[in-house]
Amino acid sequence: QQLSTSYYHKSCPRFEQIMQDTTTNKQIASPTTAGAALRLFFHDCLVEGCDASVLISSTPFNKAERDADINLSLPGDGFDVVVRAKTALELACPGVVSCADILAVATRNLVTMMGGPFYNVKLGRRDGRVSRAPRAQNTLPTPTMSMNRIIRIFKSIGFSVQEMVALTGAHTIGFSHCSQISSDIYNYSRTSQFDPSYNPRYASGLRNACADYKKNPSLSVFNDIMTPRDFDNSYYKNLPKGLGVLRSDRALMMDRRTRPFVELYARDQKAFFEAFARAIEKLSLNGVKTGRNGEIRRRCDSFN
Ligand code: HEM
Ligand SMILES: [Ca+2]
Ligand SMILES: [Ca+2]
Repeated sequence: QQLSTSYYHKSCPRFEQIMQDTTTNKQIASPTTAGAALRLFFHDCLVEGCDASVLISSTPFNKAERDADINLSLPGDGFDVVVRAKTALELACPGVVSCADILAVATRNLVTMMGGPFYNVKLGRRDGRVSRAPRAQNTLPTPTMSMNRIIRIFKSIGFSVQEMVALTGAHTIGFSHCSQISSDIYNYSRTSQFDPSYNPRYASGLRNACADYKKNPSLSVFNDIMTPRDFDNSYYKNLPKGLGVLRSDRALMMDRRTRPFVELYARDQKAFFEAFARAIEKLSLNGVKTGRNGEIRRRCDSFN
């Protein structure tokens, strides 16, 4: 069985419409949904493939991916938009649409809604039957990893350096928690309060914004200080100015393997959109399960 864009045409003719309505309504009610869903999708596809393994809740017998430390910051809005779509789809066509397809299409709709490129999402993914916290913890990239390690993670699922740089343009929207950058902005070294790869004024702005983060762990800052809600190429324009929020963002500008692509996407938004669309379309096919390798979950947060 192969994936196709018309997979639900007969079995669930209202699929596209229900997805469009659900994502639009959710994004209008909660504007942080787009970033939340996009990161959730990335974290799903990197671990066990795009199979909704990240949506599973833990049980007394299994600590699931979503309870891995690295996933605790995934905002509820990303999960919620999937649950809403699943509820509507189960009424319209019970037992037909997978949670993995719902997350893939919700992400695409939201990227497009924020002004990003449209791309095709092939359908027919089945939901996975494995979700283990240690696998998420050991697989996903973190901002303090060396560029070598980050490149290796993407290479292991078939992505080039250029594709990795394009995908990370996702940081043109959304937030990072202060805890992700505290070691870069407070008491960075004996000689510098903050990481010198920051623009100094930006660093002091971040220090102010995060001042209370120990008492208030939910404090966050924009990933793209210039256009935090628009899916555009301003993320790449920020990097040469020292306006990258995460250490891994600023590292894209420091490393000679990644810098040329940062510069390309900074000057050419069309090139970024084309590369992002191709890369996320490819990501959306990573490790997909078909036939008896998966199931159509009744609820997205538990195995059948
Ligand atoms: C290159 C390696 C990457 C690293 C080290 C990384 C790390 C992070 C971290 C630490 C955050 C902040 C999370 C928080 O504090 O809540 C974040 C946010 C985000 N990441 Fe990445 N990321 C990477 C690549 C990607 C890719 C490839 C995508 C999607 C295609 C992506 C999508 C996002 C989005 C949308 C947010 C904002 C989430 C929100 O607003 O809730 N990231 N990333
Ligand atoms: Ca997965
Ligand atoms: Ca932006």
